[in-house]
Amino acid sequence: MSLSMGACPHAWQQHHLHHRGRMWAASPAFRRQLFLLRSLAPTCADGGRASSSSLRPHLMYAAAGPVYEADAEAVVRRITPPLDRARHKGQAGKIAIIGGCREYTGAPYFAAISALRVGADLSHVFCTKDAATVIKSYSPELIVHPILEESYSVRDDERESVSSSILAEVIKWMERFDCIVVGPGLGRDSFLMDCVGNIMRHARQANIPTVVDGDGLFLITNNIGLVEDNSLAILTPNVYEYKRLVQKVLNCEVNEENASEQLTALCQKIGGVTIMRKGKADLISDGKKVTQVSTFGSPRRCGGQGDILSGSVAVFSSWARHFLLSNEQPKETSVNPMVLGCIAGSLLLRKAAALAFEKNKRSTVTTDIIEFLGQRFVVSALDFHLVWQSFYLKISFLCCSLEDICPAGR
Ligand SMILES: NC(=O)C1=CN([C@@H]2O[C@H](COP(=O)(O)OP(=O)(O)OC[C@H]3O[C@@H](n4cnc5c(N)ncnc54)[C@H](O)[C@@H]3O)[C@@H](O)[C@H]2O)[C@@H](O)CC1
Ligand SMILES: Nc1ncnc2c1ncn2[C@@H]1O[C@H](COP(=O)(O)OP(=O)(O)OP(=O)(O)O)[C@@H](O)[C@H]1O
Ligand SMILES: [Mg+2]
Repeated sequence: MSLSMGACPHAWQQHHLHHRGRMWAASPAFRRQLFLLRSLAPTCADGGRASSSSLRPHLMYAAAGPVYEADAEAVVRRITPPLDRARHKGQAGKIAIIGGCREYTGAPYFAAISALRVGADLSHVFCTKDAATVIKSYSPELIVHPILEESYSVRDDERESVSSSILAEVIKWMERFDCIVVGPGLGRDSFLMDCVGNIMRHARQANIPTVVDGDGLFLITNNIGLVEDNSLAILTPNVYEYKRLVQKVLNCEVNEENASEQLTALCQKIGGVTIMRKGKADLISDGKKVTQVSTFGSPRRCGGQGDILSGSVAVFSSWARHFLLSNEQPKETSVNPMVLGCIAGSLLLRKAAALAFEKNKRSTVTTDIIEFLGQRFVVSALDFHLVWQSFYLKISFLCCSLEDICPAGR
């Protein structure tokens, strides 16, 4: 999926899309879709009253401030692009994971393969040399770049040149990506952190949306300038990562009684970023709205589920961005594609985890959940209806066939 018009080699196609987009933007159907999307994420300023909608059935004040349950299934349906035969490779998304070191090879793999399983066309991993062969051996689907270095493999006098060549190598690829995910399995080596900081600065200059997770959050917590005022940044902290972020940025402890206000304050203090605070319910905010996804997933808390989430959020936020950009939403709209991406990713992971748990119970591991990522729509009410219909037709057909072969009475 090419988000920047200028970067696309098929100008005629872009023109056509642009034209179609304008017609679509003017259509009542699009306006209705936009209204529905907007109504999924009410602003805190008006407490959501101005845009109340039947799509937001659960309003809660439990966390001192309005938190709305997102209609996440509706978000997934609207932002997911159709499987169009006219599309070519790359248009459904090109994602890169910056992570993977000696200790952690699972996390970048989980994030990268999840991006593919959700529906992206290409998934890259930029990792250390030690991790690359291992990650490649997990899956031939991934494009693995063994370019990062840790302190132990770089002499002091080489640091500067190695750092520049790492950046140059990533820059060669950067413009192609619709979103990068920084942090799954990255480790906390100081030289590596410096290099990844440079990569993040470049991604920002190039307007590439960036999901920051795992050790990427450790990096930005100590260098908040890396994401400050970046509306294309999404932070996905778990309970400990959130605690560290609150302590560093707000200079206080996590306050559960005031959860939504504290999350809003954190987003505002960092400036324009979107934060998804993971937990029993995932709380999502961009400093203006607080939405939650609390669909029940699984009681298993095996490591790696956050990695599935970061890869999925990268794809969904790219799709949401593309949906809103190509449909030329009016300037005054308050829909934030980064928030929509978080809502969709959270629902997907939770539904897949629920299905995996149903099958594997306590032995459920992250790989089991990934297997179910493609089956998410089966569980939605609409598709359940379709599945039931086709099941009913198949049963009827089978009964007829059996009767032909074995007529009653023989
Ligand atoms: N298979 C893999 O390769 C995996 C690698 N992972 C990577 O591992 C790296 C570290 O992430 P983690 O989430 O494990 O981070 P941490 O190493 O900070 O946390 C590990 C665990 O230690 C405990 N802990 C951490 N801080 C604590 C505190 N302040 N008080 C009490 N207990 C505390 C918690 O149980 C936590 O889940 C990241 O790069 C991450 O992406 C994880 O994603 C899990 C899967
Ligand atoms: N107590 C809980 N109940 C239900 N779901 C939860 C709970 N805690 C976390 N989750 C869900 O699990 C997913 C991963 O969150 P988690 O806190 O495990 O991330 P993480 O620690 O970063 O994972 P990883 O091991 O991949 O680093 C999120 O979608 C989150 O909503
Ligand atoms: Mg994590």
